[in-house]
Amino acid sequence: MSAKLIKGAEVAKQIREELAAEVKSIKEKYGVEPGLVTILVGENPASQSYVRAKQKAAHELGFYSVQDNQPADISEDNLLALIDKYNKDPKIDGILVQLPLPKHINENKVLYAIDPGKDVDAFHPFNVGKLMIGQPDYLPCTPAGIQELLIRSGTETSGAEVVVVGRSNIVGKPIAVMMMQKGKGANATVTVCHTRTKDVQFHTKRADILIVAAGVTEYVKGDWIKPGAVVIDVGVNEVGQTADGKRILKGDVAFDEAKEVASAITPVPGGVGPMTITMLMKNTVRACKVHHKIKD
Ligand SMILES: Nc1nc(=O)c2c([nH]1)NC[C@@H]1CN(c3ccc(C(=O)N[C@@H](CCC(=O)O)C(=O)O)cc3)C=[N+]21
Ligand SMILES: [Mg+2]
Repeated sequence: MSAKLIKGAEVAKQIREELAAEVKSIKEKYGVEPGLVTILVGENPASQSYVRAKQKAAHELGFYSVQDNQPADISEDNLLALIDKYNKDPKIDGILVQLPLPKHINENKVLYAIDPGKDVDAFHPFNVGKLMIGQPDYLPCTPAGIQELLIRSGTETSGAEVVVVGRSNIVGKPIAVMMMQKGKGANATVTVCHTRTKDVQFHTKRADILIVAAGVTEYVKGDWIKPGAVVIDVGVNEVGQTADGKRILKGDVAFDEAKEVASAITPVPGGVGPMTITMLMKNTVRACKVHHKIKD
């Protein structure tokens, strides 16, 4: 058996086409465009490459977009002042501060400083809290991308056993909350595994839907997966570079084994990653509509 590929890159392209049409019509009717600033501190090559991809997507959709690069030694106060500037800038609807930040900067302080209405990552405690009670204004991008892939691939989530491997604030915790809520692409029974889980395989083998955000290359093996399960691989591990300097990526799931057991699986690259960026664009369009009181 060989699993169906859930091609995030293709779904992402389709959603971006829908968004581009929406942006065009907002421009024509209201004379405004979604504005996104991505703030990058320092010169981490992986971060530079992600931010470049976000800027490219924003350009293609017709956004007003700003790339703000700051030196690695920027003071916390100056970074907070910069965020305040964008909080007050009426052309900016969404603010993204690329993580991780240098050690001398308190990440929480920075995330708390972003106006929750411009928090298109949905990392501010206000938005995290609203997600928890099932009243989100913005969904966090990677979990939103995962849920969209489950919906668009026709995966039944209602009553499904969902097992999440990983408990980060960016992926594991929010996707667990989203899958247990009432509503479309949700209503699941959720188990969360992490580094202290006694028997991870016991849990993964029970999963109808297995979501892996462990941060460990090829952590989940084929025989950890229930035959017919749907596997969502959130890992983006750089394992080397090609001769021309391109990153070689592997997921958190041993793909070649897993595809023989699962009924459907996301590839890495070309799975969850492109969806993450697309959901960021979707949140920014939504922010623009809220800021300009535009109804759907
Ligand atoms: N404030 C903030 N928000 C984020 O959303 C955020 C962040 N910080 N820091 C880092 C992580 C990571 N992340 C990814 C986005 C896209 C791909 C992606 O598009 N991956 C492509 C491959 C990209 C490549 O070739 O390098 C793929 O999987 O096909 C991956 C990872 C967003 N993050
Ligand atoms: Mg605007």
